[in-house]
Amino acid sequence: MSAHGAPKPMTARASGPLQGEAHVPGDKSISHRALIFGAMAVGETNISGLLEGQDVLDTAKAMQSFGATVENLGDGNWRVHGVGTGGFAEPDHVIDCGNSGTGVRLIMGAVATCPISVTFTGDASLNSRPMARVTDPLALFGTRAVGRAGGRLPLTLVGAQNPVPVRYTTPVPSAQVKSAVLLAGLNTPGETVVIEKEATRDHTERMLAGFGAQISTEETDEGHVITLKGQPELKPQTIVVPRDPSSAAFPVCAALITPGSDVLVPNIGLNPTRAGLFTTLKEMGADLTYENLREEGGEPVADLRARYSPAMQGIDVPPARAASMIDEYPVLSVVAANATGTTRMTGVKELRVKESDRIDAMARGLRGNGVTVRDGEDWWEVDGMGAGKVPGGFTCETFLDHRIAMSFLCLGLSTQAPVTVDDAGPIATSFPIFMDLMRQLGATLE
Ligand SMILES: O=C(O)C1=C[C@@H](OP(=O)(O)O)[C@@H](O)[C@H](O)C1
Ligand SMILES: C=C(OP(=O)(O)O)C(=O)O
Repeated sequence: MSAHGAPKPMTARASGPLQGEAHVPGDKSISHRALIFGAMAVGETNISGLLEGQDVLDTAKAMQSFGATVENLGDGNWRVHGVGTGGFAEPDHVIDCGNSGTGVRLIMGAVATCPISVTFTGDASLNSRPMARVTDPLALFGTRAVGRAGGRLPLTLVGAQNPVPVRYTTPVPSAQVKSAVLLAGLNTPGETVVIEKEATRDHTERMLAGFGAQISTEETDEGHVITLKGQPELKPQTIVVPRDPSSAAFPVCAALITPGSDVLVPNIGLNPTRAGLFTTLKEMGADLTYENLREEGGEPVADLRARYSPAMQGIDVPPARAASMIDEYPVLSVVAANATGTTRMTGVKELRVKESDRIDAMARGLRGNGVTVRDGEDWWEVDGMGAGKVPGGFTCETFLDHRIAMSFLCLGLSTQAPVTVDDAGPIATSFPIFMDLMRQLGATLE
């Protein structure tokens, strides 16, 4: 079933070259944070370029349920009137975070040290994802959680009345876990410390500093040590959300595998904690350039130019790069199928607990379309068939996962026979204009 009504099958077939500019929407990670931190500040935060995908809309609705005022001013401009750290009111209904792991995990952190009880749920995908990775560290603050077996949603959190600060080493590389602990630390006296062995996306740290929190990151023998001083008064901000590199990945990769293509994807944030895919594609020999490289709001930004690249080579993607491209492995595997030689991806166990088991979902669909894929618990490899040589002709299951749906629709633009996905509905969670944008570039999606 689609997250939003009946399943919407969709077919991609080989089309002419992709050409023109692809203006992708705002960054999903930053959009969630802008709404949540805005709700935790005292006063009015203005946001432009907000991603209006379902995941983010569900977070906006949740913030209203806790007493913040959230207004859609049109054209991606939003205003949030926050209630202050610890000022969340107890909602009289269940908080439904839809398909969004980021939404539910960050919001759990934000309410964990408020003296309220909140019940969370989501769709079938979200309700099957692990939540103990968040509720375990929240328990150290004094928060209680009762969920289904394995800590699954639906789950009720009882916020800590007298939270105590926490020092926590994350057992998995996860910005959602790190952020949940930091948000719980905001309403806790004293210093909360999160240690991560591998750096994950640092939007929470950057944005909390912007809101006036005292937060610092040190590199030590233990790893990245992030220290947050509790109980700041967060000051409302004006936030310009950069465009999402994880969405840019789709028109970029589609252009690399579609004959004759030349696509410009303007204004993409290249924060090093997010840009691993583009490094990987360049190592494979992709004709991908950064034009007009500049700094905006303290972050590197560039216009990405991707041209058809028929001579890409498979590579070993280093495990240390995994966190910086974790959401991009599905579409990388599509490029890998069109390269020569094998692409090996290791250290990627986290892919098994996303909206779907992404290794399994991609392996099934790629195999169905004639590609050889081998996989194990935390690795997979794809044997490239060379540019335009993938047979295609298969209907891929998308398992309520937007990135699986978009990846297979990109694959179908260069296969010998069309590729169908059983449900394109979930694409609306992160990239609601995907179909229109790809068609404007010249893609045949029907
Ligand atoms: O913090 C975030 O905004 C996100 C973190 C990542 O998840 P994990 O923290 O589970 O790795 C990523 O997959 C997700 O799309 C967004
Ligand atoms: C993993 C993703 O999102 P989330 O964890 O927020 O559901 C994603 O967008 O690829």
